Amino acid sequence: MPQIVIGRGLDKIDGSLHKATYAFLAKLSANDDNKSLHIEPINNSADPRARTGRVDLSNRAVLFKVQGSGQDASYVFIGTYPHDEAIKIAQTQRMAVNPRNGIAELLPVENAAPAPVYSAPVAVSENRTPSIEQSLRRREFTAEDLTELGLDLEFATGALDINDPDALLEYAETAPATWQGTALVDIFTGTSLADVKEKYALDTVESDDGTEDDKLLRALRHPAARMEFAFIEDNDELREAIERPDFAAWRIFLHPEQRAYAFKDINGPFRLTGGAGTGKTVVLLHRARELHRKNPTARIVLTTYGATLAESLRAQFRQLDSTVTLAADMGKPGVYIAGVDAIASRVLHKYEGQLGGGADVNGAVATVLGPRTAQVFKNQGFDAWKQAIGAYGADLPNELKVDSFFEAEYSLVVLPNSVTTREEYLRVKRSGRGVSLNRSKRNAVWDVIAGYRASGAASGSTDFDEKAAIAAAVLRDGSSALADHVLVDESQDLSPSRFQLLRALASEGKNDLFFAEDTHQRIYGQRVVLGRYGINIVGRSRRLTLNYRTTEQNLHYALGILSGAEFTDLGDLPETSEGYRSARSGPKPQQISVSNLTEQYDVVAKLVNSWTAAGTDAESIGLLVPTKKEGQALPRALGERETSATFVDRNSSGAKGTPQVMTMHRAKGMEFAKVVLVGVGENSIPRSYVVDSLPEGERDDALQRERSLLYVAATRARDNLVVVWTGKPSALLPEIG
Ligand SMILES: Nc1ncnc2c1ncn2[C@@H]1O[C@H](COP(=O)(O)OP(=O)(O)OP(=O)(O)O)[C@@H](O)[C@H]1O
Repeated sequence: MPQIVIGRGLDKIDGSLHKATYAFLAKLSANDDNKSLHIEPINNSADPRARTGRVDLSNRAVLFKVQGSGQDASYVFIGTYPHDEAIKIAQTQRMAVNPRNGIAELLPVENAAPAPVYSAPVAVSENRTPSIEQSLRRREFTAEDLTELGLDLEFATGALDINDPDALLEYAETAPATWQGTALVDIFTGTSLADVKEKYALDTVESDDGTEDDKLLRALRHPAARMEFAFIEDNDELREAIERPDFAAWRIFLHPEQRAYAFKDINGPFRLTGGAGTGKTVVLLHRARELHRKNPTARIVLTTYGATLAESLRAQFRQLDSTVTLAADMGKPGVYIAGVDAIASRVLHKYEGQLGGGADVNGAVATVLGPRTAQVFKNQGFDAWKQAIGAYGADLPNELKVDSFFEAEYSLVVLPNSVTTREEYLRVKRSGRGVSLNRSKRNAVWDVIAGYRASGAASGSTDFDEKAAIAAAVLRDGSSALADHVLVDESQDLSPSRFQLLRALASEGKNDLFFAEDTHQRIYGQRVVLGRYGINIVGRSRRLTLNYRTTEQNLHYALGILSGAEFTDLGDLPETSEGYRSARSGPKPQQISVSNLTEQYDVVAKLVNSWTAAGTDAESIGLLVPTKKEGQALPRALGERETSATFVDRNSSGAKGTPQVMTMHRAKGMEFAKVVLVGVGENSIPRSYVVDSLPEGERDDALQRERSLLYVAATRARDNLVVVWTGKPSALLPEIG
């Protein structure tokens, strides 16, 4: 059967032609001899492969027919146009194989002029100082540097003197091929030529075998070509691609780096980092599908922090491929999607009879918590630490009488080291803890921990971290793992016990653990170093840097929030935001200072109304606030201004057709066309009541989480970002230049 390859002109097809275009291509993929398609070659076309076909009475599809040896033809579809325009386009475009790197490109005919004479490949100089304030020529790049990679000579030459980043982005959009545009942005924003070569697989040596069409077919499969040419597998995929072009992009056009991490085999645990919006989740989704395709009997777990994010992963996975049946349970073949805490609960229920506890001093419960009842399913109350401090904390110094100090100590030191006695606690290494404790303080801290555990045992309950630790222990005790591949999103927010659970879930080996994380987005829990908990990722860690979500302007602003702070990743190495870039340009973020709440609500109502009046879908507007209280107040205040909005939280998913109000925490992993950060004044964020209540040694980390929270919130916007505050602005906000 003929193969359909979709090019990138999809979003230019008039919506009224979607159905007819789909019908045409579906027919073509069934049988290209079908006379009703009226496939015709074009007189005077620059490329003899050019064809048009009849979509309806007045519109034609533009195609390139590529006839590989010994197989059915492939058709590269590049759009549907009114009859005359279609003919003109078919006459003036050609498919070509880039002579430098073997990437398939669709070029305008002007470029059919003799190919530029390339200099012999030269060694790439690494010691240029990238300063994105300067043009490439000022940074001593030459056209040859760029053509040596395979960029078109004219395009490369035109780029050399641009020094304004916005102008460069605009220019990059005129690139003869998608990969050339993004590679130019990479170089302009400081990526070395050698790294660009690697990212786009530009060093691939092409074999010269076969006909010109055979070579073109291979070139269409080059990872960089697949940023704009997608091989369509079935009619469902075809329909989605044609009828929902924007929505389909992440599913069919992957960046070569995304493709590499989604598809390659990896020996052992791997960590993919990358700024907000660089497509980490997209990679995980593709990787899960690919692992399933390679081996339908494989047991694949796709997980993340929290139930809401897991629900969204499930929905996105269905969008990617509705034909994959999700596994009904862990341990069964297929893709199982759930939050980490749900996984812990599931493991505990599955192995209920083997948890030990009671008289069994060797069981998982006793290993983690010491001798106690095996009842573990109920959840500890939210104020359990407060109560334990009140009841057993008489000897504690005041600065340690804080529940979040205990949560951290318990999560980072006590549980992952299976500390069950005072003696063990007095000896245990407290690596990475901000507060140092002498012997008498350790004794006082242990009094509280023992009291906390006693109250859990009395009520038959555990907290979520304890559940994860017990689940990890029971899996380690058992003989077989429950999964072959475990893929984890938002890893930066997981605690050591949860990492231990995930380690124990997967059998060690090829493609066992894959963590996606962004240290800059850690808003829960503590800094974790994976190596301390049995997960060795040394040498298996890579970073994505191209932001697909937002504009360069919003990204620049969001990165300003991070500037000046130092971050450390899960491998205990400094995390940088260097090289993060977007290939899209848009309006500058707006900062609005008002003097009181009434004015703040007026401003937000006005913004929302102006956007919806201009045609923005109300649901794609996100109004993000620092606290739940402010989130509940905002829809009421907007209602008084005849503007509807709904507050979304764990208990309510929000009404359809209105802007979504939510806390910045809740907004993690989400995105909106337009975002207003509401109430970002100096007294609102950082939330001083959170930071100041902590012992001195833990405040820096808490402040870091507040900074990250603001970064998470600011990176939710696709197009417009507005920040509003009353009084003075938050000290974490950057200046707008
Ligand atoms: N190859 C692609 N083509 C088009 N769109 C893409 C591509 N990859 C990612 N996107 C889009 O970019 C946005 C961000 O992707 P994704 O959510 O995977 O990023 P992320 O790195 O997980 O972000 P965050 O850390 O903020 O949650 C989404 O709208 C996604 O559809």
